[in-house]
Amino acid sequence: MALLEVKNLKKIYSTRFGGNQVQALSDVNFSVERGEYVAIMGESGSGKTTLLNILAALDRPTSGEVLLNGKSLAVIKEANIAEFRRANLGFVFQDFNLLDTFSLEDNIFLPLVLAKMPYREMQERILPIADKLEISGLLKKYPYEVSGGQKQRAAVARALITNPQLILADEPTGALDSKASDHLLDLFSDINKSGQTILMVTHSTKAASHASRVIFIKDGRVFHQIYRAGMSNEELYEKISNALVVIAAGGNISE
Ligand SMILES: Nc1ncnc2c1ncn2[C@@H]1O[C@H](COP(=O)(O)OP(=O)(O)OP(=O)(O)O)[C@@H](O)[C@H]1O
Repeated sequence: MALLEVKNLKKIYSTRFGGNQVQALSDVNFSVERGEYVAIMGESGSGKTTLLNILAALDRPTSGEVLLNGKSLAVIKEANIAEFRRANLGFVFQDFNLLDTFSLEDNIFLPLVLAKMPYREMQERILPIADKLEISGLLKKYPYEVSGGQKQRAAVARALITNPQLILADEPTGALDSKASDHLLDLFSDINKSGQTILMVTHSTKAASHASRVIFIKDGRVFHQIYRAGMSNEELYEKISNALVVIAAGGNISE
């Protein structure tokens, strides 16, 4: 069974008084196996954020369903959704979403505090993660005292500390300079190699070239997919660039 199954997903936004309707997702189908690293690409307005919000159980589809480990998100009661998210998903956002008045350590502990984990266990969990993400010496600092790259690595630590089934990343390198982006992408690759499943929405060809599969969304549908299949990052980069040119020109891609 795939870790994530997205079936016939459709999302129509309607204005409050039933005026204009926008069909953001028309019929999206794909699945993600455990251990995969999937990048989702698409032009502005193609439905990526809508899709991510539905996968994160932040929004509900108009029709179709999302299954995580075979369990439909639709059956989760509203009152249990925050707990479901905390127990199963890790989030990494473009703008880090760290709390300014909390140290990096307290930011990273936050999901565990909400899950009422004993302090000693939280301490045991943070050590190897902070070490891997090279922020061990920064844990007592506040977000305003560290760089963007360090903030994002703290955000990744916060996502990993709950041992999530799936990491959902929304343009994680969008606010980073190229050196910090490269560092973060290398870390994502390492984390994925150690077994973590990652689904990342990105505009960046460089970021997507680190994934094991790239899914292209166009007009609310899966338009094309590229599997790494042994390609180097450079070869995958080239293939993604070519696909983006064809998609922007409105053409079809045939293998
Ligand atoms: N809350 C909303 N109400 C009405 N229409 C919406 C809403 N959110 C998104 N849309 C519309 O749905 C379509 C898909 O938007 P979405 O934000 O998912 O695209 P995107 O691929 O994430 O774009 P970007 O790359 O610019 O973030 C767009 O036409 C957008 O205008």
